[in-house]
Amino acid sequence: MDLTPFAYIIASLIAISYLYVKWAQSYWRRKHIQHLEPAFLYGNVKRLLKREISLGNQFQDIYNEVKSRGWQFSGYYFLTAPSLIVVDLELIKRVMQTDFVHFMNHGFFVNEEADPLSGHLFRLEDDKWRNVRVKLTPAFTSGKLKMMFSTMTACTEGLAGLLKENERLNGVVDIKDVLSRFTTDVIGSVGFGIDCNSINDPDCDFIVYGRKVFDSHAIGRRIRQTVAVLLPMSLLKAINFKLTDASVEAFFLNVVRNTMRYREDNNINRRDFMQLMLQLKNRGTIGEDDKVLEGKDENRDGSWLTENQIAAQCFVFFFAGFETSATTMTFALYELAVNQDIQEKLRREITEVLGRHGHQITYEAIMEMTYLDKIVHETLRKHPPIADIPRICTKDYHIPGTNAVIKKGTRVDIPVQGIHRDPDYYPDPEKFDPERFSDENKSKRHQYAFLPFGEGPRVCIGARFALLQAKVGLTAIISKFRVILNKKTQTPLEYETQFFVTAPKGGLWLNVQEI
Ligand code: HEM
Repeated sequence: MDLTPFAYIIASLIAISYLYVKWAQSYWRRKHIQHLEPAFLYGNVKRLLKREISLGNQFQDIYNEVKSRGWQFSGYYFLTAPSLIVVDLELIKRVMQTDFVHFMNHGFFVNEEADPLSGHLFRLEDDKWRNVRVKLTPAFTSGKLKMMFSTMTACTEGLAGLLKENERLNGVVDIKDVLSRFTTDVIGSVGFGIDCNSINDPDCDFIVYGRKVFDSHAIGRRIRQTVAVLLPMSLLKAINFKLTDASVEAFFLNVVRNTMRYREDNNINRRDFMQLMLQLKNRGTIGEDDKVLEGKDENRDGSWLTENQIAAQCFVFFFAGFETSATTMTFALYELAVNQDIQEKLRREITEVLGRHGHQITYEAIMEMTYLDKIVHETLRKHPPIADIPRICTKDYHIPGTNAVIKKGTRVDIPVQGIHRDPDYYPDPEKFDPERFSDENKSKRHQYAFLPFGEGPRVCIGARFALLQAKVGLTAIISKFRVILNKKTQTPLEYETQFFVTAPKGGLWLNVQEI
């Protein structure tokens, strides 16, 4: 058989692909915009794509490179996609706050019809996002958090019980695993009104489906995610593409529908998120703090959220909340284990404050713990769970003071970890020093030098909830246990290379001793 025609076709395809990549990766040069030279095909994220370093470390490297050239921003390539990284804090402020209308969206796949759980706040865009954001914001006031506080603290009993049992058995614990179960219980009870009991049952449904959402090893999930990144949104919509795993979708839709139905049929009112979501479904608006248990119809703007839309919001509270918060507490305990003096100082504060509050973890007691507050903030500085925040340029943008115009559709990155580890803002950045967050030191820094929750209209809606949850969990542990680093923990600490949320490589192993 003569193979020559096939050889020609294959050689032509290779040549066309090569030329396409070269052409795509010359975008910034053609636009005369400063940029980093890309590696063929991989662009500037080769080590990330080859899974050699974490997302945060990859963008920290790019940040350092751009800053060392004295640039405020730079073009770079994510594979062949021209993207922009911003390093100047004033320009970051413009992107996130002042000129937000040009950078409103996160740029992730969303298709409410074909994939109902994708229609949540983090993925929604433009007016749809604005409408849902306005409706959900009242669910996160400090009054509402206070209302849910006792449900949250109830979950610490299981946490302390598990650590006690663990000490009796061998004293070594993978703290990330334990804390993921704790945050699952919190979000299960506060969000869905369901007692997951994952602290005692690590194979409960919420843990199983929670793992599925984050499992970066699952081949199906990896293929779906790659397709969602590579294909244009219009094409994905045309083919009714679904990002969410079918079993995850069925589980969350059923949990939300059944819980709502049960509460409505039995006239049950509880002080939790689900109650607020029911108000959105039935009244189109969330009541004032003192009226959350009322069910009367008082639609203000003529729009209600559907059951599917509510399920999607419950889903994002679950997956945006449980991993990021567990990670924060995990890294805080790591730092406390390697800095025993800081741990002792914190324990003294907790003992003293709880002593004034009848030895109960109350909302007011947590608010009085100023050293704990500094520790949580310093943890979020050194180990930001979301190490890079992506935004999409939604309207052509002329960068002030330059000739550069950023075209609609361009990905724009805010390199949070790079900023948080920049010695210009945080001298000796590897050092864990809670005093960086004293009022005096905070006032000396640019507001945008600390971005664990993002900023501006799209700032993390659950930030207050997350801080409260982390403080409650740490108080419950440090008041009763001393934590010491176990030799099973890989040191120096490295980050997992496969996760979107920053996580310690190989787990974080601690010896936990009851005091
Ligand atoms: C330490 C824990 C957490 C961290 C570090 C974190 C971080 C972030 C970041 C960086 C963003 C993007 C902000 C931006 O684009 O400017 C975000 C958005 C979001 N977070 Fe969090 N988050 C945490 C906990 C939570 C919790 C507990 C919830 C829910 C109960 C939550 C729900 C959300 C939602 C719904 C969004 C999308 C907001 C929007 O697009 O309007 N997060 N979060």
